[in-house]
Amino acid sequence: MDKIIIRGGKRLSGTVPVSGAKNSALTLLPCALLTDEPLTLRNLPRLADIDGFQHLLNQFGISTSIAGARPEDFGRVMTLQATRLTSTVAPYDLVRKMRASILVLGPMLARAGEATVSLPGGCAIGNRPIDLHLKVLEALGATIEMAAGYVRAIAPDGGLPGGRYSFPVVSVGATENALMTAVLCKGKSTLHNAAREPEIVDLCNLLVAMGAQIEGIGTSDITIHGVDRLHGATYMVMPDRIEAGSYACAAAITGGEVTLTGARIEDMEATVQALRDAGVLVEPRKGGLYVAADGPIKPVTISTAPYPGFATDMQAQLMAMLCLAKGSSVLTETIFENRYMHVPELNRMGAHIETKGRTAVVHGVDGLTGAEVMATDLRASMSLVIAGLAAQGETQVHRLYHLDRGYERLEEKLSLLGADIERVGGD
Ligand SMILES: CC(=O)N[C@H]1[C@@H](OP(=O)(O)OP(=O)(O)OC[C@H]2O[C@@H](n3ccc(=O)[nH]c3=O)[C@H](O)[C@@H]2O)O[C@H](CO)[C@@H](O)[C@@H]1O
Ligand SMILES: C=C(OP(=O)(O)O)C(=O)O
Repeated sequence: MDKIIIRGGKRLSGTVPVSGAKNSALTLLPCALLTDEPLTLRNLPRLADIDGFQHLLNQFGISTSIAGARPEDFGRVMTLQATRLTSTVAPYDLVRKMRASILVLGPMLARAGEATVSLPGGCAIGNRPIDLHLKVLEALGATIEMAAGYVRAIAPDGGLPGGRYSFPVVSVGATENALMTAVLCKGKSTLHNAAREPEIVDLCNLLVAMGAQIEGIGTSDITIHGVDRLHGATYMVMPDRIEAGSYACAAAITGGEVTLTGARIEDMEATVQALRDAGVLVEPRKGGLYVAADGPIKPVTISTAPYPGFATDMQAQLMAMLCLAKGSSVLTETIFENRYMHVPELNRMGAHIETKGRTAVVHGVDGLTGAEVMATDLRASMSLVIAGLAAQGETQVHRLYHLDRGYERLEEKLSLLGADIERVGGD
C-alpha cells in the first residue's frame, strides 16, 4: 500500500489552485438522473469519490464522457446523459465504498417513480444514519420499505405530490435528497431548518439552471414548486472551501504564506475568522485568498456547527495547526460523535491534546517530531499531513485511500509550495 513521506520543516510559500469541491460535485452528479438531456459539469476534481460516483451512475445506464482534460490540467469536464434508466438499484458494493451514494435515492425516485439503495451503514467518524433522508421523502409522498439491508422508495401512481418537512436537526445530505426530489413533484414543497451550506446553494443553482423553481436559496426555509420536466445544463462546480482551508492551515503551521487561487472568502467566513483569531493573516486577493503566518499562532476556542458555523470538515486540520499555538485551545465537535481519531496520532508526533467526550483541549507545544502515523478518515489524514509539514524529521502517513477521496493531487500541490513530500509504494 502506498504511503506519503514528508520531511518537515520547510516553509510553504507560493500559489496553489483550489480544486472543484468534492462535496458539491457529489450532489451535482446525481442531478443527471433528473433529465434525459445532457448535463455537463465543469471543474470536477480528480478524486476517487468522483470516479466511484461515475461508476455508480453508469450502473443505472447513464452515459458519461470526459472531454478535453489533459492529465496535467486541474479540473475535468464530464458530460452525463440519462436518456433511459436501465436499473434503479444502487448495490451494496458501490454504496459501501462511498456514503454519498445515498444521494441517488431522491432523484432516482423523482425520475423513475422508484429507487432501491443499499443502506450505507456507519463509518469511522460516526453512525451517520439516513432516517432524515427517508422521513423527508415520506413527507413528499413516497412510501419507504426496508428489506435485506436495502431501502426502497416508491412514488404513488400519478407521481409524488410534494409536501412540507421540518428537519429536527440540520442535515446536508437529507436536504440535498429532498431538493432533488421536490423539483419534479406535482405540487409545492417546503423545507424548514434546511441546511444552508454553500454546496446546497451550488445544488440549487444547478437545479434552477435545469429549469427548477426554488425560492429561499441559501436560507433554512426553502420552497420548491415542482415542474413537469427538467432540461440539460452546463455548470461549473464551486471551489472546495475545505481544501482551501486545509492549505491555509498548512501554510500557517509552517510560518509560510500562500495564495489560494479560486478560493471564495464568502464561502468560508467561519474558517477565515478562526484563522484570524489564531493570528493568521487572511486577505481576499483578486481571484483568490492570500494567507500568511503573522507571528506566533494564538490559541482559539471553537465549536463545530452547521453552516454558517465552523465546519466539522475543518476541525482536524485546524487542530493540527493549533498543536503549535502559544497556549491552550478548546475545540468542541458537535456534528459527529467520533471525529477525534487523529488525536492519538497527533500525540504520537509530540502534540499534547486531551479529549473528554466532544471536547478536545489542545495544549500548544514548542515543536512536533516526525513519526509513522495511520490515517483513519479523510480530514484526519490531512491533519497528519499538516502536522508532518511542521514536524522535525520524517513523517510517514499510511492508509492513503482516505486522502485520495478528497484531496486532488495533494503531493503535487504541496510540492508546488515547496514542501518535501513524496508518495511511495509501501508494504
Ligand atoms: C458528501 C458530503 O457532502 N458530506 C458532508 C455532509 O455529510 P452528510 O450529509 O452525511 O452529513 P449530515 O449533514 O447529514 O449530518 C449531520 C448530522 O446529522 C446526523 N444525521 C444525518 C442524516 C440523517 O438522516 N440522520 C442523522 O441523524 C448525522 O449523523 C450528523 O450527526 O455534511 C457533513 C456535515 O457538514 C460533512 O461532514 C460531510 O463532509
Ligand atoms: C466526511 C466527509 O465526507 P463524506 O461525507 O463523503 O464521508 C468529508 O468530506 O470530510
